[in-house]
Amino acid sequence: MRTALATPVDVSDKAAQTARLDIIDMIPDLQLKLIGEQAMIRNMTWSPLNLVTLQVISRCKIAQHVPLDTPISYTDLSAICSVPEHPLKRLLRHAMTNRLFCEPTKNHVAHTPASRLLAADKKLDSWVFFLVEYFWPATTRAVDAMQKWPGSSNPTEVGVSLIAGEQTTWFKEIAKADRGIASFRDSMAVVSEGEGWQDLYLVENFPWGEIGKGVVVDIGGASGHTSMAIAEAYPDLKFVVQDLHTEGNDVPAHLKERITFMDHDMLNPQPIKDADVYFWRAVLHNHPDSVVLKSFQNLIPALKSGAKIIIQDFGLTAPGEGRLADESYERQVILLYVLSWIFTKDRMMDVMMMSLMNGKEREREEWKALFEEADPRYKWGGAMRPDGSRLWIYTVTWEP
Ligand SMILES: C[S@@+](CC[C@H](N)C(=O)[O-])C[C@H]1O[C@@H](n2cnc3c(N)ncnc32)[C@H](O)[C@@H]1O
Repeated sequence: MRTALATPVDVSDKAAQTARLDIIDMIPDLQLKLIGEQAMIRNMTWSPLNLVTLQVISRCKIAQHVPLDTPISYTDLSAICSVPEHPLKRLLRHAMTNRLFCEPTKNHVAHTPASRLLAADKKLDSWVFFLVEYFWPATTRAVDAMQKWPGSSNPTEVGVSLIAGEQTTWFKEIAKADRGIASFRDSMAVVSEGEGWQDLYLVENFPWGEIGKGVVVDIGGASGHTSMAIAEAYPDLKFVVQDLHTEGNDVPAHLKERITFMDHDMLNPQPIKDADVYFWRAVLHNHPDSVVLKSFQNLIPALKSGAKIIIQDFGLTAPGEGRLADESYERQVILLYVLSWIFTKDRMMDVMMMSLMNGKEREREEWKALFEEADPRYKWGGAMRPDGSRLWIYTVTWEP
């Protein structure tokens, strides 16, 4: 078994990749079979303890303080990280059960590949920071918020506001984070580097070449990584990357002429008129229907006939339609972690969106219905999910 695990899987081999995904899908069933229902539920309730250890590792920069190639004693590490030795030892020994750090000789800590990644990858470090310091506390108040504001789709009626003690939004709170908005952008980039999220799915699955010398507007584009990927492949296109806060963004020198940034709230009218394409990538699932509708309507005065609107986002897998592992991933991003883990996995994203901002993952038909409701001149062009992609690509044409 360990030999098999040590053998890399060639993900370009379709049969090997299918087998890999099927095994991932079956692991929860295997676990359940071996430990039983009661232990499975207890394990779920203990899962926040993983975040306790990740939080101390993140906050005290423990991964960065363990030397990359040699072990360090708990005594020395305690002095460098300012964590008392005894709790440090207990916390790290728990982290080791998750394969973060190891103890090659008694009372000495060394890196594993996973902890070394935390030390070396600044973006992953930012991701862990936002998840343990902002996301996790907000989710602990998510059900309280649902009970206080039943059925709300107001982005301020969420656990984030209960924690802040005032009506606020997730995006306002993270903009104030002590590591700054650039760090949030870094953490978002980690998602885009993840399996099934890569920019290439959008680069390769829209006829960008047919636009010629056109303009593309990337709404909620964060660091602009998607525009940069398309720009590399299509040298005739120019891009405007819009987001709530774009200060501090940078692009490689050879793309500077073609990619510009602009602060823009999509709840205001779109200032870039007559672009060829406007796209939202993994933005609208953060928002309730009322905000999505307003964003579609705010685009209309800027649209020229034939303009394309692209949404790259989830399309919820119906229960039983696909692998439970994929569905679980989508569904966790709304609210009921526990049930979502049991029944589904697309559902992860759905629960996350619900918890943080009353956003939601949508079924394919719901995206179409939102365009129809926004304005009948939006003509639905269909939905496709590239092989291997977690996100669907929805295309609409403006036909006044
Ligand atoms: C999940 S991130 C996705 C970022 C990027 N498109 C990507 O694929 O990595 C959502 C982005 O939407 C931005 N955003 C949220 N509300 C917005 C609004 N009202 N107007 C413009 N951008 C917004 C956020 O600041 C954030 O950068």
